[in-house]
Amino acid sequence: MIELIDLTKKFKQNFAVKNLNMFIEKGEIVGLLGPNGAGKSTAISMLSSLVEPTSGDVQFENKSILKNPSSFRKIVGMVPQEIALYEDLTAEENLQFFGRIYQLRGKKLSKKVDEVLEQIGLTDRRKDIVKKFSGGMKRRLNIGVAMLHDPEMLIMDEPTVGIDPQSRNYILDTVKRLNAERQMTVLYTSHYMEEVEFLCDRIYIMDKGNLIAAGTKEEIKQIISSEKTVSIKAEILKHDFIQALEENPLINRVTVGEKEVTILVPKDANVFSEVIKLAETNGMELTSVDNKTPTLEDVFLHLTGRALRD
Ligand SMILES: Nc1ncnc2c1ncn2[C@@H]1O[C@H](COP(=O)(O)OP(=O)(O)OP(=O)(O)O)[C@@H](O)[C@H]1O
Repeated sequence: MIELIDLTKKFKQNFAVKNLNMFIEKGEIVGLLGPNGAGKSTAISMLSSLVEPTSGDVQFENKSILKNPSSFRKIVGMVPQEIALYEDLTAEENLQFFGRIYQLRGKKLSKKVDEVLEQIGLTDRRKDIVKKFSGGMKRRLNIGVAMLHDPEMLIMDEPTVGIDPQSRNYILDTVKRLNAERQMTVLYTSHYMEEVEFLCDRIYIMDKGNLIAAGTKEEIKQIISSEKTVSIKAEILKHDFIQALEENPLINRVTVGEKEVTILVPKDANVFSEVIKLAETNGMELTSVDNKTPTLEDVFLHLTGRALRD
């Protein structure tokens, strides 16, 4: 088991991470969710001994790894946010190059390269130079590099940022498959709550350096069990209608989208007739009014008053 104990990083006067406590059990997919600047990258950089903590500890099997990270490094594959590949080499050559850094040679190296190419779905593109790859293919190869030394655990720093939906799904499915077939432990950081919701057994939510929620999906959603989310849809949302919602004492929070307003209300409040009345008063035609199952986004909104992706 890996444990982060009161892990803290201060840059001058600012806490990038403050008293972070987390644990990751073998075989789990754990999500670290938070908006840009929450402290996710700093946290995982401390976990993988790339950044020295200001205070606190990281323990692997109950032993601190801060002073002697080598045993932990052997079992961990780090997938950085930035693509770290040689653009002028082919996919295969990149894997061969990084494999040699891990002391792989000869038949062992070519077998591993074949296996990794298969796992990331790039076997048929192995001879193509990386410069010609799409963003999603580069990200997949980046993941492949982290898997060359057969790690037991992958630490992935926002691995789907800026790629097409198809590649994104491929990466998510690959993570699920590695976990199911090889019991790979995964720490997955993201600011996309749908990804974390889809992938993870347990979730930690960070904001501004602080841990603001932790638990299973169900436990985290319990945080807002006293409230429910109602989605109101209309082709045209009138400003006066939104203002009336915001001023309504029954409604705790109003979030405005393009053709949808989401409101948080006490669980037992019956707001349907109220919403329809407000729409009529403001001359607005509604497409639908529905109760929604709360998402992690709703939890984040409830805890911070802000959307996860501003
Ligand atoms: N080397 C550094 N020097 C000074 N401040 C830093 C440094 N690295 C990070 N920070 C600050 O620490 C805070 C947390 O940054 P961090 O990159 O860990 O967040 P994040 O959640 O990973 O967000 P992102 O997705 O944007 O990388 C930010 O306010 C950032 O500006």
